[in-house]
Amino acid sequence: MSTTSWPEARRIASGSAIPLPLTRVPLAQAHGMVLGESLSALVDLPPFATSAMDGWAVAGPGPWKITGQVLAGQQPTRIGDGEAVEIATGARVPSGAEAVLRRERGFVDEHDRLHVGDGEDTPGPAAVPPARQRMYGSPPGTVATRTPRGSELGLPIGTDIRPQGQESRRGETLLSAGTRITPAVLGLAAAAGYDDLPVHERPRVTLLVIGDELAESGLPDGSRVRDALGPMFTAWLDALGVETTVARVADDAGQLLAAVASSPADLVITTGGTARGPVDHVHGVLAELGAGLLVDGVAVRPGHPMLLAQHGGTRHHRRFVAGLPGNPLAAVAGFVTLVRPLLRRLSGLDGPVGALGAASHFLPLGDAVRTHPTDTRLVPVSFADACAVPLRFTGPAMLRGLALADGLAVVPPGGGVVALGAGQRVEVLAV
Ligand SMILES: Nc1nc2c(c(=O)[nH]1)N[C@H]1C(S)=C(S)[C@@H](COP(=O)(O)OP(=O)(O)OC[C@H]3O[C@@H](n4cnc5c(N)ncnc54)[C@H](O)[C@@H]3O)O[C@H]1N2
Ligand code: MOO
Repeated sequence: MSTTSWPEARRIASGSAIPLPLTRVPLAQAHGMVLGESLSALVDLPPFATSAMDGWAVAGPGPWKITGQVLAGQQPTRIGDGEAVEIATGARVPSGAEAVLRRERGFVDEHDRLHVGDGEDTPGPAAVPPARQRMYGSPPGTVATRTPRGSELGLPIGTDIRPQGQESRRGETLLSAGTRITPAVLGLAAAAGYDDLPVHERPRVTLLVIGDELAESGLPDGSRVRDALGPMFTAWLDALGVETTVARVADDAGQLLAAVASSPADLVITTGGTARGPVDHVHGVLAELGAGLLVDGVAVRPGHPMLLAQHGGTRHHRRFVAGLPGNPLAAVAGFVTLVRPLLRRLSGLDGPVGALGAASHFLPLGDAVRTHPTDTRLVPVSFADACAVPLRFTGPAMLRGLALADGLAVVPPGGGVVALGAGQRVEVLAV
């Protein structure tokens, strides 16, 4: 199989996956998953008119007689013209009330009567600045500009009341299918009345870290190096909302074969062993499993030995193996090129095609970058002054530059051109 261009490899990874089936999970388990159906409000938001401020709910023109108190969570009773109740932020506004006078804009006289003002200066009509009246908008169907009646000195109707349905009407679509469930989405879903959510199943990944030379803890010694990829990809996969199992595998074909064959995961990721060295077993094991190679080598630097294969599974539930090269930055190149686009599609994310891997930015380069004649380069960059500035320490075996990076700049093959100049716009992949 011949080497695949980098853009094509990214497309193949995304295009080969089918979104996982739908299920329902409680809110507490949904973080990082992806909505399988659009989310509509189960109630009006807010579900009833609430006070936006601590103060008094008032009816009719003032001064007002204070008849009681309503706190958040309580059911108020109706008030009539000339009456007021003390009210807390978020409490249900009693029927009959037309506005809320916030505490700092009113005072109660010695006869328990409520007035606009601070009790010292004569209050003016500017007590409620007109700008406030426009801040929240009105719910559909209400008349925003009734003649102000609820005032003794300019307290317009609706002041500091959050009308029922101001944010959303019941049944209104809040979020579309394919949206990632962030903490904010969980909060909105709870506010809108949900206990569980329709989601795509969470992709399951087995991460197989291959290499006899790898130590899991302690200082690297004369012949062993620390496993950098296990900790890095475990965290990264977690951030992608994936359920990950990690296993260490020796440079042994039998062990690798058993580990891949026994994995129940949607995607097995291997690190190392992709080249043609004496103990590089990934290709041999995939051949023995009868796996179909979708990508076998990509025209990208670093990371060109990366591969993607399909094995087992069914027509509706495909299973994949992504082989990432052992050199750490090359493994990251494989992750952003093959693994992330594949997982996004499996998860049910409905991103634009330009964001196959994750949200990408397009930025001008802050400095010239050398091109490769035939291969795409992925270059760690930091963002400064709205430019992507290439970093140092970005050899295939290094992570020092990447650890400072805001993204990976995609530098297309140069052909006859040896460098991309400062100011040229490039795609930058999130890292
Ligand atoms: N004759 C050739 N040799 C190599 C070629 C080539 O085209 N011809 N390609 C080179 C490139 S490019 C890469 S990348 C590597 C890919 O090698 P493998 O995927 O087989 O990886 P290993 O040989 O197992 O390891 C390479 C390197 O990476 C270190 N490594 C591996 N796993 C980890 C880990 N979890 N944490 C930290 N470091 C890791 C490993 O110790 C090696 O130093 O092949 C080149 N060779
Ligand atoms: O994939 Mo290798 O050098 O390109 O690290």
